[in-house]
Amino acid sequence: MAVPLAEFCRQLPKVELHAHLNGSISSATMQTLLKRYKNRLEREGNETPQLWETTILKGEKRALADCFLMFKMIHTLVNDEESVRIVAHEVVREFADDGVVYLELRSTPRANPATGMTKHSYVQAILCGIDKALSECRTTMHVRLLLSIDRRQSVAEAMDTVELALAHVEQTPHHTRVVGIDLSGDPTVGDIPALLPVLHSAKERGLKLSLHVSEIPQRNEETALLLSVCPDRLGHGTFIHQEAGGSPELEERVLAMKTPIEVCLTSNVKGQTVSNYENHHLPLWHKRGHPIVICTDDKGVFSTTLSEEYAIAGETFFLSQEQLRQLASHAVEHIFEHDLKNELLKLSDV
Ligand SMILES: CNc1ncnc2c1ncn2[C@@H]1O[C@H](COP(=O)(O)O)[C@@H](O)[C@H]1O
Ligand SMILES: [Zn+2]
Repeated sequence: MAVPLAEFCRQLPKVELHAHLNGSISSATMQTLLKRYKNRLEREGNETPQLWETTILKGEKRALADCFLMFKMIHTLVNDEESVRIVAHEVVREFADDGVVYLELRSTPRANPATGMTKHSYVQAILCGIDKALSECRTTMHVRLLLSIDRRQSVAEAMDTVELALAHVEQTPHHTRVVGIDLSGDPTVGDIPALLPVLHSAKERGLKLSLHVSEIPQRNEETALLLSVCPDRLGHGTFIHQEAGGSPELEERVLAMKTPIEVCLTSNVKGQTVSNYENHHLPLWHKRGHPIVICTDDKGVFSTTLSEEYAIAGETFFLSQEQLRQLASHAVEHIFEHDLKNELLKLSDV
């Protein structure tokens, strides 16, 4: 007898390639942080966030702009090394529990002079949380990290992030966890032409690039500029395909480049850039044989799991369990840690 879809998706060995650390905090961890930091937040004159201010519950939606207010709120709570460590530990543990065998987390290095946290110690705290989670993990799991550039940052800040990533690679040449750079943040702001040289430089110096593109409509020109950097993967790409409001030129260019698209179904529906699951751009690309990778984006903010995202894709687009298994297996081709591909392909072939 066939295994029920939800259970099949949970058991499937999965690869998660698009997960923002502070967007991935579960309600349970959020409760822990709220309890732990309530006193400190009040002392610092910050209001204590309520759970509903950091999570969009099942069945609810918000405007994309509201999601960015939620991140701001979450950042007031995760603002010292200890909280960063807790969050990284819990997030990795939860992905492992969900059957994720390879996880690429991404996060924007943040300093907070009030707590003594520097961008460097922020990254170290993440790495420490990851190590702790992996040492407790009962199954084999691999975790890598991308450092995120927020679109609203200056060229100097963005360059600092690239240097931070490269310094890490230099210090740990044989077991580096930092493998690339992500460009993310509120898609309505930021000076992309100014940031292009920074992205070029990251790529030239050996870092992989995943760039959020066309998350909102009418960004064709900006997306064309970002494609000129030859990114290794694209985040969302919601409005690239001509049938989704992009343009034939852009669509053909992405198809020709074969750049994988990280698709985040629930994120797009809850953030209301896509009206419902049925209207999502996933099948437009899938049908043309273009590589897509199912991801969560922010499993905490959007109350989802990677298994649920696979199940939603299966139900919405009538994909068989075999097709879902193939999607999970093909995702391995697009990980940024080349040396693990064979090992992971064996896992997903069972
Ligand atoms: C919903 N769609 C999205 N579009 C663009 N950027 C997003 C995002 N979701 C998350 N982020 C980016 O990730 C940060 C939170 O994690 P970290 O503090 O970096 O770990 C947000 O502040 C934003 O810059
Ligand atoms: Zn994202």
